[in-house]
Amino acid sequence: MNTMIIYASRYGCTADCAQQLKSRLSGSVSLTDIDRVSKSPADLKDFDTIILGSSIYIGAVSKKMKAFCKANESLLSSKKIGIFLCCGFQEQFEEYLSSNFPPSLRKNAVIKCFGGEARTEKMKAFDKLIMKAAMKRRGETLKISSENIECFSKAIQVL
Ligand SMILES: Cc1cc2nc3c(=O)[nH]c(=O)nc-3n(C[C@H](O)[C@H](O)[C@H](O)COP(=O)(O)O)c2cc1C
Repeated sequence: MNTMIIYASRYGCTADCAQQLKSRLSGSVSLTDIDRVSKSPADLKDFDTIILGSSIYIGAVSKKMKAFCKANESLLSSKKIGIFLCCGFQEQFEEYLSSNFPPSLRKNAVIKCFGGEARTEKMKAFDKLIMKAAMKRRGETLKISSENIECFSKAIQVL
């Protein structure tokens, strides 16, 4: 299996999940920040499996991730696809998926929510304010689900 994991992360939670996922996958696995991903779809041709991971901010994945999916939709649809999200409100996971990824990518993909983390010590003031208010309302801390990462890694390897 020749896999590329492309992730979008603001404060490092999704990046850490991508790293954890990489360590659970066999074969050759490349890990790329969406900010550094090649604009050329030619580079994607070398991979049989492509995994897209992003955190959610105000209901949306990173703009770059959305643009990347749009620009490469037909090529990506011809690959084995995995999609994972890091977010705080997992009950809205299905909604986040359908509003951020086209049906052609979701159709045969392995899809999971990996949970999330509130890394407030790293956040810009505005983000910290929103996060703290949301966490207060929610009344419980966010955490990454190693179980879901494990489950995803098994499913993607038999896709
Ligand atoms: C300003 C802000 C807005 C957020 N908006 C959402 C949201 O709409 N839905 C959600 O489920 N989580 C939301 N989150 C939680 C993040 O998705 C979560 O903390 C995630 O783990 C961040 O991952 P990252 O560090 O890789 O960016 C928000 C967090 C912040 C700070």
